[in-house]
Amino acid sequence: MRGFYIGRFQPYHDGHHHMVEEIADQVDELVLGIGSAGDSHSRRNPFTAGERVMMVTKSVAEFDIPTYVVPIEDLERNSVWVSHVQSMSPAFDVAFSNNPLVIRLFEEAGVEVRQSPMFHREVLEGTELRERMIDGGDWESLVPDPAAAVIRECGGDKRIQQVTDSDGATHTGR
Ligand SMILES: Nc1ncnc2c1ncn2[C@@H]1O[C@H](COP(=O)(O)OP(=O)(O)OP(=O)(O)O)[C@@H](O)[C@H]1O
Ligand SMILES: NC(=O)c1ccc[n+]([C@@H]2O[C@H](COP(=O)(O)O)[C@@H](O)[C@H]2O)c1
Repeated sequence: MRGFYIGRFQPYHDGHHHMVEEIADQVDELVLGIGSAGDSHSRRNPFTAGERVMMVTKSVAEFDIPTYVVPIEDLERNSVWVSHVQSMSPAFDVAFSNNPLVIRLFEEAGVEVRQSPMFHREVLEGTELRERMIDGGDWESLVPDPAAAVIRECGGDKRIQQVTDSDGATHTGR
């Protein structure tokens, strides 16, 4: 059985990693969708699809499961989004998500969806991590080591600080 799990992964953090670990127990192969693939260099979406591909690929290498990482751009039309995903991804039998819109769209398209409990959501949330990067706080302890290395390599914390200086007036950061 092949599973599919999509997120923006801005950045990929220990909550995502915990979810992947649980999914790996339920499927033989995994497709990880890099959502909003065209977005980068903003406060909400600082990292490029390629940077996120590296964060995810290097982090999941510790799990013993064949994994395909597929960037997927957003569409204007939610009603055809599942077809768009299916057109870009290896075929899958079950989707994993805790996002209500994603769950609804897959269920309407007849795809089985499995949810999992949120893992330490009080800190393991992309928004919280990005705020810590902007404020110079500790974000490194909340992401897998390989993801932290990718963020350091691309100067991610400096980038998000810099783009926040320029777009902070118009973006709330959520
Ligand atoms: N701590 C967590 N435990 C379990 N699942 C999580 C956790 N954080 C996010 N997820 C799930 O992972 C998927 C991808 O989430 P996403 O990339 O939007 O991360 P996020 O932490 O919610 O980020 P943001 O604050 O940027 O929206 C979603 O289904 C989301 O519900
Ligand atoms: N119409 C669309 O393009 C559409 C619909 C639902 C989800 N998505 C994407 O799927 C991803 C879902 O991941 P999150 O759970 O991280 O929000 C996001 O990148 C989101 O933009 C896109």
